[in-house]
Amino acid sequence: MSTLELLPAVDVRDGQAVRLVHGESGSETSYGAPLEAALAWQRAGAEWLHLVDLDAAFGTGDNRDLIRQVTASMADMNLKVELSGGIRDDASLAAALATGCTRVNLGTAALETPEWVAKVIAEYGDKIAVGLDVRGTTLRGRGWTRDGGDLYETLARLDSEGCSRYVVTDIAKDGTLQGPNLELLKNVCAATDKPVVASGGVSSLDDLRALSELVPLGVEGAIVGKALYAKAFTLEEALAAVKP
Ligand SMILES: O=C(O)c1ccccc1N[C@@H]1O[C@H](COP(=O)(O)O)[C@@H](O)[C@H]1O
Repeated sequence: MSTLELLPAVDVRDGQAVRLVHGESGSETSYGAPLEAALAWQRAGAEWLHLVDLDAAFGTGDNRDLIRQVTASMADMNLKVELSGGIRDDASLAAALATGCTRVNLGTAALETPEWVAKVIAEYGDKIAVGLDVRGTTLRGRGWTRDGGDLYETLARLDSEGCSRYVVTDIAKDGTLQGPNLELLKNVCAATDKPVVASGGVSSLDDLRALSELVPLGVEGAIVGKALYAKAFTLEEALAAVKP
């Protein structure tokens, strides 16, 4: 069986690594310099980093220079970066890809500019993942503040356009340490043949073991945020827990 990939998260707001609760602006807990956080995950054995420019996602500015610096440092150490937040047009996509990230994760654009997303999927293939950020089965965009349509209709559309991968976040779970939404992940895996990266709610090594059991269904990886920052377990322990 394949090993569940683990993607420690570094979400950047106002120059700091932060964690939010339910993705709500203003709920930040700060964890210091993003580069230090990324280096800590790299030293602990991470192969991936999920790096988010939250200001760009919320439309409150951006952390582009810092994000570029973190991505370049990680790429130098052969650590793969999935880059998210505010990638919504040709210019922001070109800037994101130029950082040396392994792939980008599009959120709002998949809901608001589907023609552009179909075009870049066709052009860039598996450099593009789509983030399906949901409350129930309703997608949310613009910093998770606006409804953006039905999860399964959008998934079918993106599948038909050749989208290579989905990052599925249950907003109700994100930042809460309440455990991942395994039912949602199973339902999404049943609706697509493409790999799924799970996001939201991981709180324990048992949660990671439960996600590992979904690997045969199509769950390829899991983003881990709050649990690592809150020291519920170490990344070394997490990597050991998901080994088949
Ligand atoms: O990760 C978060 O906590 C988060 C909270 C609120 C909004 C977005 C968040 N993260 C990620 O941002 C991108 C979406 O950005 P955009 O809509 O493309 O600008 C997506 O990966 C979200 O999961």
